[in-house]
Amino acid sequence: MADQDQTDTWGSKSWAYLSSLRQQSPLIQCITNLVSMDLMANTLLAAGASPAMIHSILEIPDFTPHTQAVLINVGTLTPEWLPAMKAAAGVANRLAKPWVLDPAAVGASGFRLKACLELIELKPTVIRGNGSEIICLSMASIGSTKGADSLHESSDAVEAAKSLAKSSGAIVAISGSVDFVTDGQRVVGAHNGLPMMQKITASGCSVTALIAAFVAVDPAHAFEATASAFSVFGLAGEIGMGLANGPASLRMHLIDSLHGLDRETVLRRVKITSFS
Ligand SMILES: Nc1ncnc2c1ncn2[C@@H]1O[C@H](COP(=O)(O)OP(=O)(O)O)[C@@H](O)[C@H]1O
Ligand SMILES: Cc1ncsc1CCOP(=O)(O)O
Ligand SMILES: [Mg+2]
Repeated sequence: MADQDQTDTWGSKSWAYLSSLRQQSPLIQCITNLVSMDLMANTLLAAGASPAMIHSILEIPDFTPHTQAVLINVGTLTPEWLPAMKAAAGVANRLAKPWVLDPAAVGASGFRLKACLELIELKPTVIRGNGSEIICLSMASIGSTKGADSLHESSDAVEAAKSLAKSSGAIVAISGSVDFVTDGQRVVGAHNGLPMMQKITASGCSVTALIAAFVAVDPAHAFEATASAFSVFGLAGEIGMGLANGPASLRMHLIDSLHGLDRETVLRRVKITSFS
C-alpha cells in the first residue's frame, strides 16, 4: 500500500511537470554532440519545449540570457567547443538559470575527463550519465567504459553517484535498467523504459535534455523534476514499443508517444520508488 501511495504521488508530480512544460514551452539551449542534435531537438519539441542547438561562443552573450535552461553534452568534444560550453554555464550561473551536464563517454580520454571536471566546477544543477560515466567522473579516472556505452549496471554506480552529488552539489542521475537519482542523501529509482532504448543512439543524450526541460519549469525541485523526466521518457518508450518493430521504428514511435502522453496514462504507469 505504501508503495502504491508513493507511485500515485510520483505519477501526479510527473504529470504536473509534463503539463507545465507543455504550457510554458521553455527555451532550452543545447550545446550537444553531433550525433544527438536531431533526436534531442525532436524529443524536446514532442515534450512541449523549444530547443535551440546554438553553440558558437560568439552568440552566447546575446542568446543564453533568453533561455530557461542550458544543456551541455561533451559527446563529440573538441578543444574549440569547450570555451563556449564554459561561457554558457557561466551565464546560466550568473543569471541563476539551471544547467545540466551530460558527460557522454567521459572515460574515453584524459582530455574529456579534464573538460568534464572543469565543467563540474561551474556548478551544474544536474549531471546525467550512464553507470560507467558516473563511475569514471566520481573516481576522476578514465578507462572503465566502452566509448559512449556503459560497461556497468546503473545500480553499480549508486554509491559513486552519491559521492559525486556530495562533492559537486549537483543532483546526479544514472540511466539504465533502473534510472537512479540522488542528491547525495536521498535515492529514488525510475523503473519505466525498456532495454531496446539503448539501441537508439542518443537516447541517453535526449533524456538528459528532457531533464533540463523538466528542471526549467521547476528549478527549485531539480531532484523531483529529474526523476519525473526519466519516467516520462521511459514510459514513452514502453508505449512506443507497442507499435515498433525494432530500434528505428521505436525512435519514431517514442517521439509520437511522448507527444501524445495523457494524464491517465502518466498517473497509472509512472513508476518511481525510494531506495534511501
Ligand atoms: N536495461 C534497460 N531497461 C530499461 N530502460 C533502459 C535500459 N537501459 C537503458 N534504458 C533507458 O534508455 C535510455 C538511455 O539510457 P542509457 O542507454 O543508459 O544512456 P546512454 O545512451 O547515455 O548510455 C534511458 O531512458 C534509460 O532509462
Ligand atoms: C555514438 C556517440 N559517439 C559520441 S557521442 C555519441 C552519441 C551517444 O549518445 P547516447 O550516449 O545518448 O547513446
Ligand atoms: Mg546510448
